[in-house]
Amino acid sequence: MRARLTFGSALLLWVVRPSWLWRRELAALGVLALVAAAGWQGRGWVGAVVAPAEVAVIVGVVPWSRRRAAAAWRRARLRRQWDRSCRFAGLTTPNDRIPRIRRDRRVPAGDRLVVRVPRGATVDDLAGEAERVAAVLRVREVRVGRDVECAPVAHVDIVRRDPWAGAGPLRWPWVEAARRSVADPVPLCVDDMGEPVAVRLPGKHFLIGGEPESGKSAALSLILAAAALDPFAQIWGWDAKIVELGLWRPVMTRLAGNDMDVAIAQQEDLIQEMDRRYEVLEAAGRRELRPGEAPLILAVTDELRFYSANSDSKAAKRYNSLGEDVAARGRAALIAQVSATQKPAGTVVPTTWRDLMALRLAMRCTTRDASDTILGAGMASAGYDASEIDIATRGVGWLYAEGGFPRRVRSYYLDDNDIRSIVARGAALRA
Ligand SMILES: Nc1ncnc2c1ncn2[C@@H]1O[C@H](COP(=O)(O)OP(=O)(O)OP(=O)(O)O)[C@@H](O)[C@H]1O
Repeated sequence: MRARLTFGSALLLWVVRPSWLWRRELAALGVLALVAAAGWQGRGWVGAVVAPAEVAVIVGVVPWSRRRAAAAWRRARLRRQWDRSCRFAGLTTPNDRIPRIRRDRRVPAGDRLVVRVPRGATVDDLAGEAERVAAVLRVREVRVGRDVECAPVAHVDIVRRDPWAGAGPLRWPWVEAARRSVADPVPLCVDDMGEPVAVRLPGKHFLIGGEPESGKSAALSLILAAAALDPFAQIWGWDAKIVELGLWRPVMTRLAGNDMDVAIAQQEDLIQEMDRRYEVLEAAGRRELRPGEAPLILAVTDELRFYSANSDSKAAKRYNSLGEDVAARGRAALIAQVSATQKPAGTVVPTTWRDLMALRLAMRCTTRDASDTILGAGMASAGYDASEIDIATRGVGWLYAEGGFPRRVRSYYLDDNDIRSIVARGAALRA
């Protein structure tokens, strides 16, 4: 049975709503009509045809106006498509409101929107219909996340294409840099909307976990490379396999291998340095060091399990209590811990220590529990599950930065030649 249209609803459906959705195009036509009228007054019919054509050509030829016109047209089209898909998905409220786009941004994989749901609706309603909206929009996926601060606001990703498809390793933006500062955000990866993601190291500790060959060392090497290019940064390393950090040796301040006594002694030295910095702060009546006031110390551990779950349980316990102390007090003393582990179980990374790591990158894991050990309990059930990452896609993981929600990312990649070249530049900066 078809609902009968009243005059008012027909007016709304066939005139008011389409006019509103096409208002920019109608306004542009109105301007052209005015130009045509002016041309007609001056030159008759010839002017009426030529004047608007001249305006259209000028807008199309001048890069600034062409870009603005194209962006306005694209934005208007996106809003029309969104309007249609929300209505088809049944997201209209009884007073004819739909979730409205407040902001939109074009990103390599599609569009990122900030949407406000109308009174009487919830972000959950929109999330529940995301599949239907995606089908009407004819896109790969529509993802909806609720804003942390404001209940009626949703962050919507319209995924039109896979930004990593067919792409080889992603080139690190700082690969050719002569010098950088680790106080600046370090480019680490590209998210699944194709947007670059950078991490801020001072005041943060970073845990990277995942099964063998998932890409942990590759991600770690980006942090090391940033520190190498900063002559003011110190790199203290713990490398149970010795070879993983071997290439970085020329730019490292300290390096411990697979001897537990040496590893523990180096942690103790780090704590001494940390205490010394706190004494300086106390004497100055300050609470924390700012970047540039002292060298940032990057305490990097490749294969944390060897130390934290060592067969010598007494030594492992000592190592863990020192490591946790550095994590707990290092922030204000400009010490950033970055640790990678193959087996991210609770027995390997004590949760009290893990909880002090504000940045976590879960690369492919064998189980949901392993993924939750890195990202935090309940993350896998909320959809952030590193055990579901395709085994063939190296360097992909969930990046969780405290205060936000995990983002699926692919890290940049440095091959051995890139690393050698960066290390040579870093060593020259330190000479
Ligand atoms: N971001 C990336 N882009 C492209 N390829 C990558 C990326 N990360 C890792 N790989 C590929 O995966 C391989 C394994 O990476 P990596 O050595 O970093 O893994 P891992 O997790 O540290 O392994 P293990 O635990 O055995 O040391 C690399 O040799 C490289 O070929």
